[in-house]
Amino acid sequence: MSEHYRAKGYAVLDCDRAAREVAAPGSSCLNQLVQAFGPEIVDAEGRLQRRTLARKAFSSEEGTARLTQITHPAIIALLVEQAEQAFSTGAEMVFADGAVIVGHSFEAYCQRIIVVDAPDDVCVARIMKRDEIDQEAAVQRLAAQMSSEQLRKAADYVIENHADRMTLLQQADQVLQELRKERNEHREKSETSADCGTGSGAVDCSDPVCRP
Ligand SMILES: CC(C)(COP(=O)(O)OP(=O)(O)OC[C@H]1O[C@@H](n2cnc3c(N)ncnc32)[C@H](O)[C@@H]1O)[C@@H](O)C(=O)NCCC(=O)NCCS
Ligand SMILES: Nc1ncnc2c1ncn2[C@@H]1O[C@H](COP(=O)(O)OP(=O)(O)OP(=O)(O)O)[C@@H](O)[C@H]1O
Repeated sequence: MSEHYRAKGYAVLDCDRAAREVAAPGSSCLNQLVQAFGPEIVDAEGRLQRRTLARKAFSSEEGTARLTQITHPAIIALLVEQAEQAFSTGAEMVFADGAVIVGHSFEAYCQRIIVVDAPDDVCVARIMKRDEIDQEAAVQRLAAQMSSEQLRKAADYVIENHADRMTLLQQADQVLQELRKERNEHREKSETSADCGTGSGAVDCSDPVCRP
């Protein structure tokens, strides 16, 4: 879906990539991770060993919270910078693709949440194929994510991705159309209303499309 939006010319930020960038060798973020989780999370060249960190951080709630506390401020700063760059070069909307947004600080920066969902058995089969892992590992991976129910509660748009790619992309196009409609309606309203003089995310605007 991200690729589909990119191919249409939209800016789509990759949260996973941002997470990798902020934990580059020598970064302050990686230094803090080493302090919190130990020197074994980096190799001899100072590169993050993702699996080792995952094993340590995700083994307890405190560890997971510490991981988020260290990485998310830096990830958010980078994503905001990338979003500003996209807006300054004419983007009307900026998308961010990530698995850890709902329930975390970055959610407040998002004006709309799109959740792409599929039944657990379908997700497990796809994860097994994508990551070349067995069923048990795929089930575990899925269990580490926020539940479908919680995600759907937070969503402004839900895309049902149980079928083929064509069905997914048709729904993705439908959401784009609705977002554009919301955006245009907001722009028209902002031209006639004292509520929001900018139509571009003013903090005091009462319209949810401008939610800061
Ligand atoms: C710990 C890291 C290095 C493990 O990397 P690895 O490639 O092994 O796994 P991956 O990134 O695919 O994560 C696996 C699953 O763990 C869960 N997860 C990842 N980060 C977090 C987090 N901060 N809080 C809760 N769950 C998380 C997600 O459900 C994710 O799908 C990596 O997850 C990480 O840097 N996490 C912290 C930054 C973050 O929140 N990244 C997600 C941005 S979308
Ligand atoms: N409609 C579909 N038909 C067939 N395969 C699909 C469909 N949707 C997704 N997939 C496949 O399922 C796998 C998981 O999709 P993807 O990596 O986009 O999910 P994700 O939500 O970004 O994963 P994560 O939360 O782990 O980052 C990929 O291999 C993808 O190609």
